Amino acid sequence: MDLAFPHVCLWTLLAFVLTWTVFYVNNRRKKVAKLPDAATEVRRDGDADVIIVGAGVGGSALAYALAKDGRRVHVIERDMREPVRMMGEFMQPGGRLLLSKLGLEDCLEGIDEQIATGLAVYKDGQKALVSFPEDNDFPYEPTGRAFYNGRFVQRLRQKASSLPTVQLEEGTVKSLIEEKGVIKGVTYKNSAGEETTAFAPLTVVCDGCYSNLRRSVNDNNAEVISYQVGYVSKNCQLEDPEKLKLIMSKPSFTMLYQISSTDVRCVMEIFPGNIPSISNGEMAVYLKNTMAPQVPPELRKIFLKGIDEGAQIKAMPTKRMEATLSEKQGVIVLGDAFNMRHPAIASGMMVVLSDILILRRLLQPLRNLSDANKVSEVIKSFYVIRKPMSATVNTLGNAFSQVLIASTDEAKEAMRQGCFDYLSSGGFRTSGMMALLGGMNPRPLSLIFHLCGITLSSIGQLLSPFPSPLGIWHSLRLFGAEGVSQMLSPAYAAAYRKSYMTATAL
Ligand SMILES: Cc1cc2nc3c(=O)[nH]c(=O)nc-3n(C[C@H](O)[C@H](O)[C@H](O)COP(=O)(O)OP(=O)(O)OC[C@H]3O[C@@H](n4cnc5c(N)ncnc54)[C@H](O)[C@@H]3O)c2cc1C
Repeated sequence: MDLAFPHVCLWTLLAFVLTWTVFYVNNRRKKVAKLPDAATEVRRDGDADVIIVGAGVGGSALAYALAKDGRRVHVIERDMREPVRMMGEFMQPGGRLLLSKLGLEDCLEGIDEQIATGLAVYKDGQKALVSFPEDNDFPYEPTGRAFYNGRFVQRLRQKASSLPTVQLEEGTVKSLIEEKGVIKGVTYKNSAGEETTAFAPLTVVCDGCYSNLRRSVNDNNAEVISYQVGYVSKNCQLEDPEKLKLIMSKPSFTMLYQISSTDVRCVMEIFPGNIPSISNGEMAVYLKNTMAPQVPPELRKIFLKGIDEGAQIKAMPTKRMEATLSEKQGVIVLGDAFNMRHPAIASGMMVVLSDILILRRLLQPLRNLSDANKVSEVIKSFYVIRKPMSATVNTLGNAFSQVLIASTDEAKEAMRQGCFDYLSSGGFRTSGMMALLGGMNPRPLSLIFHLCGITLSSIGQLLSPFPSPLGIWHSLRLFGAEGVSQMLSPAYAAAYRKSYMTATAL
């Protein structure tokens, strides 16, 4: 009797363990058997895993990254010819690091790209040379590259289409195909002019700053802030070509930089309502009579060369648009179609590359993309993780462009001078600001620190050589609506998340 009870217990326990083990092993077998089925189900029908609309900077880089992870990617681009445009001509050091993380650094080679080590900043006869800092925390060469955007885009397209799982097709996407809130694919006109369709579990809209498609996914609106007016002066070389020339002119900034060994881009900001006509020649007259005298004498000859030789003058709208998350499933919007900031800090390409890196990492654990709920979870995480980097860059773009605008207001003008003094003061101020501008340290806290530093430097301006009542009043304004709080508006400064570093780690 005494021995019977432990025996019963022991046998019951053994029976339980045996039953559970058989059940568990059986279940696992079923699951393992199911996985390849699900994977082959997506691949059987010949559809791609991802459709990408637009093979610009973002679309091509994303196609390469996803195909490297074994996805089948169908890219539809409306014009396969080399783009001729006045945007995306400078890659910050931070952007070069991201390109290398994506395995695309060679796309910036062999295109007559120009090395840029920093800026030459000019204001009212003063000049400061500032460089991207050597920084142990930045694991890449601290230099940028200037180039013809079209050459870079063609290299990205070639690199993406060199992978066997990328189908790069010429065609214009007309609309997204939607069923019960889920995007299933696109309708497009192919190169033969036929209306056709393509289907995939995930569609990425990457059709640039003039995007038509984003409106069917997001309800955010782009705001035109100003226009960038520019042209190329051919067959000339700037003095000290490794420094981009930033002139604090009126009404806003002017830039000159070497975009090939023989060509110099001249570009300046002009505001709506004050734009001379390009077609009737008023613009050329304005550039010669109003802008050229503000260009330092050592750069003026090159500035005038393009105008005198009849270079094509172009005007591009400068847009700002906040990123918003779509309610729809099976789709994600990226690049300029998703988020835009002022191009004064030349960082749009860096932001889209950072977004691609994050998205790719988050998608990697998903064996296939047909589970719309799982993909939606990834997109939500992507939206959160990208914030620190994008918010820092967007806010910096907003702040820097505000500071560069000339004004008759004493407080605003002090801010402009304060920015010049801060940038040119040397030491941690210069290196900190240049690390921010170069995308080498895209941290919100660092941004706030340096914006406060610029404000204090501006207040120093207003209160010297001795504090006057007007100077004190303007100083108080710099702490309020005119100064750091305005520069930080819209208030993005999200707490810096470790997850960003994890997502973009090598
Ligand atoms: C004036 C200006 C200067 C700038 N300078 C810089 C700079 O120096 N450095 C920097 O980093 N950023 C700069 N930017 C920002 C940068 O150019 C963009 O952030 C970047 O090009 C965005 O890449 P994207 O892939 O979203 O768009 P894009 O590179 O514009 O690509 C969009 C692609 O989609 C295609 N497309 C459009 N509609 C369709 C359709 N319906 N069907 C199929 N294909 C379609 C287009 O043909 C194009 O190839 C600048 C922006 C402006 C406005």
